[in-house]
Amino acid sequence: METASLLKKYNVAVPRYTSYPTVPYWDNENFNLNDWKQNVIKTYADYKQEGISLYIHLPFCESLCTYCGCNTRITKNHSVEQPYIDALLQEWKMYVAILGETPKIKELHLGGGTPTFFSAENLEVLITILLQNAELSADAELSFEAHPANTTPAHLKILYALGFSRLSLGIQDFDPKVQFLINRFQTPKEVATVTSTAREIGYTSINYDLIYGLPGQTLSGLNETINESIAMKPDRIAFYSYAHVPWLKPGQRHYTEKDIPVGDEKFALYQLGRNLLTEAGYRDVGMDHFALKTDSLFEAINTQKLHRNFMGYTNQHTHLLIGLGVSSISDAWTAFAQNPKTVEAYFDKIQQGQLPIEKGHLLTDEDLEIRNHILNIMCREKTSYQKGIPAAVQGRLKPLLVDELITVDDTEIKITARGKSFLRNICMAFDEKLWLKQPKTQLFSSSI
Ligand SMILES: C=Cc1c2[nH]c(c1C)Cc1[nH]c(c(CCC(=O)O)c1C)Cc1[nH]c(c(C)c1CCC(=O)O)Cc1[nH]c(c(C)c1C=C)C2
Ligand SMILES: C[C@H]1O[C@@H](n2cnc3c(N)ncnc32)[C@H](O)[C@@H]1O
Ligand code: MET
Ligand code: SF4
Repeated sequence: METASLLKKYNVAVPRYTSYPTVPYWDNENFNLNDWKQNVIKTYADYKQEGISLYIHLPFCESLCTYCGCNTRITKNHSVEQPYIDALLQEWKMYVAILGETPKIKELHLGGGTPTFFSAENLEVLITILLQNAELSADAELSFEAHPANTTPAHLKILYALGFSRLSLGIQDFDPKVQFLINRFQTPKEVATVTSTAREIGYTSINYDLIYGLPGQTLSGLNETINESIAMKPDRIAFYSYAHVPWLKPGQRHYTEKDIPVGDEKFALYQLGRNLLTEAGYRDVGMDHFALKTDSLFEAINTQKLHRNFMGYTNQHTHLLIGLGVSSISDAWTAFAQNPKTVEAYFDKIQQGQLPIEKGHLLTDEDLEIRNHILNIMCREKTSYQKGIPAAVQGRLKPLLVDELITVDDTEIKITARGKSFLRNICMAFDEKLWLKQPKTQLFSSSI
């Protein structure tokens, strides 16, 4: 089949599979706080030697980038920093009490919103107090997301002194026309300055986030954005497909759908980016991510250590991931839990001295098996069934096989080079819950 018709066929609403089951399919009714605590305790005990991962959500941003799909709170009032840090520290204390000891941290990520909205001093207080109730494992990886326009040398220095060695800069696009449409501004010069300062201080891995499919994006504009990005030699580049979900993110109604490249046009942007990145020595790692051969994510492919969680791809797999802060998702391997989505609801629960959990899901044995297949597809480009592929899965794989996105033998499914661009669609073949109950309204962004 021609690329154009493949695109039409596979450009449907599909989850991003940062979890299985995906959030809209969680069985919240059969989930409660006590079960959640028990699952955390058990997974912690079962995998104590590997340590835990921590994700901290810092939701504030000074202005809204209209395309943004993240959980944010827009304000220019920095007095919000202190109470939010207090709440995070109380939440952490509750988890430490549940674990019954100070855990070993293998991975710590500050996401957002904009972590660099907070002053360097406040971030120092947060991390210092948090680490009084934790031990950093010798090979711990500490990372944060940063906005090039407000990341100061003080942020970089203080976080480095606390153990941070990786940062991820949001760029999205350098084209002034696109930046105007998405209300997000930063120049290549600002990015170059933050990058070189970080390198001088000692940061060993710098990631840039770019997006294709943004309103007003053209092939020539994207060509320039990518070339300007590559020139600064980031270790990793996340090249995301723009997720258009205006029913969830009304900010996306600030531009009209006529401005958004879709279908063939969007795929051409993806192919251009992919080619430029590959020519510059970046190798694709799973979905959306590219890394230089010197980066640990690249190494993780060869050593089969690549893993995917709510934060994206990582080589630091722990079975327990605790997410602190508004909207954060925690993963105890056998259960998921999500915090409330507004700062107010989150504060309410913390003030009541309760773990701020709003919903969750306990994984069944079937969920766990499917989750493994989806992780294999996302991270290893293949998966296998010891006792043969179930008939239902075989049926759903057939069209993918005909379109040469996969190869299949008795027990194993492998992704072809062509299939790499359709990983989300391939995962869907394993997603029993989605097939059992097709959504009545659109829940997910389109796959391309
Ligand atoms: C730093 C910002 C984050 C981005 N994604 C996440 C964070 C913390 C984590 C995340 N993304 C989604 C979920 C829901 C769980 C799931 O579906 O498996 C979580 C916890 C999914 C999602 N992400 C985006 C949208 C529109 C959705 C809903 C489902 C879908 O339509 O696909 C947008 C989006 N947010 C981020 C990225 C990179 C991204 C799209 C490329 C950042
Ligand atoms: C954390 C990263 O998530 C990406 N990001 C945020 N919102 C969206 C969206 N709607 N579609 C695609 N990517 C998005 C940006 O690249 C940001 O830097
Ligand atoms: N808020 C930062 C930025 O946009 C970090 C990535 S988006 C969560 O640059
Ligand atoms: S892209 Fe980053 S800075 Fe912009 S609104 Fe989203 S989280 Fe905030």
